[in-house]
Amino acid sequence: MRYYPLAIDSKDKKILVVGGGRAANLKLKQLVKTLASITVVSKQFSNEVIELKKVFGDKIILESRTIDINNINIDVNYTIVFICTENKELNLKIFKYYNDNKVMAMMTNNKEASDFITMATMEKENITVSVSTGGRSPSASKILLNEVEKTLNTEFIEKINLLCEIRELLVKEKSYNYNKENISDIIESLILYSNEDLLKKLKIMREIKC
Ligand SMILES: C[C@@]1(CC(=O)O)c2cc3[nH]c(cc4nc(cc5[nH]c(cc(n2)[C@H]1CCC(=O)O)[C@@](C)(CC(=O)O)[C@@H]5CCC(=O)O)C(CC(=O)O)=C4CCC(=O)O)c(CCC(=O)O)c3CC(=O)O
Ligand SMILES: NC(=O)C1=CN([C@@H]2O[C@H](COP(=O)(O)OP(=O)(O)OC[C@H]3O[C@@H](n4cnc5c(N)ncnc54)[C@H](O)[C@@H]3O)[C@@H](O)[C@H]2O)C=CC1
Repeated sequence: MRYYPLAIDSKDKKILVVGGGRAANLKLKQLVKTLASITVVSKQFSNEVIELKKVFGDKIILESRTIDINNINIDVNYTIVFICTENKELNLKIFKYYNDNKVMAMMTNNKEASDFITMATMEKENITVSVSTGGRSPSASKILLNEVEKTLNTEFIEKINLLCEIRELLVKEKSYNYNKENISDIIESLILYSNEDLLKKLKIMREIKC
């Protein structure tokens, strides 16, 4: 597995996108769903990016400027950076600049030299599903994600969320002798229960605090 999936906590994070065209818009459409504040530095911004700024207001800062390939000079205070200009040479210069400053970055036109790639992702009621083809076909990832999404009906999502709540109670309760094998056995044994029964169980657990 060349690409190791992680879930970055976006709370209180600053993320930079360089470039304001099609690739930048694709990344921004996912980034606006996070808790991070996002800065976009670009010579020009597409209508889609301007529209996102209108909808998301202060969450997105648009910084209009042309980056000089010989003097990158952008703030380094970001957790991750998406480099999305069409200029491969400029992208590499910006990438090296951030790597020299110990910031992880990716270039939308150079997966081979990037620190990470992104995955096709959906979130439905706190459940996140991400799919990757290891960089081989983003469109195939989208198709596979759509197929997975079809299996995630409301009832199943509700069941998963109920199991999350039950686990939270089990872990929190001090009198319960926490043991990870126990917890997974309990959760696995509950998967066949109806949502109605799980809800009843949860109510009883809350009443007697497990
Ligand atoms: C390697 C990777 C690096 C990265 O960007 O992270 C990458 C690279 C490239 N994408 C290109 C094109 C397109 N990318 C999309 C869409 C998405 N691209 C995403 C991820 C990734 N794209 C990573 C691998 C993912 C994996 O492993 O499967 C998604 C899944 C996630 C996201 O962006 O958030 C997002 C789905 C959005 C959604 O769900 O809606 C579409 C479709 C569209 O526009 O709708 C097209 C046009 C159709 C096509 O080419 O398939 C090109 C050629 C550009 C050119 O020259 O034209 C490159 C460059 C190259 O291949 O080297
Ligand atoms: N990874 C992905 O999902 C995708 C990757 N791509 C790739 O990403 C690259 C960019 O593609 P597009 O977004 O379609 O191009 P684009 O031409 O729509 O956007 C490029 C952006 O970079 C900005 N820019 C260029 N030079 C600049 C500089 N010196 N300083 C500041 N801003 C500058 C432009 O103003 C423009 O906003 C291409 O190489 C393309 O193949 C494209 C679409 C999806």
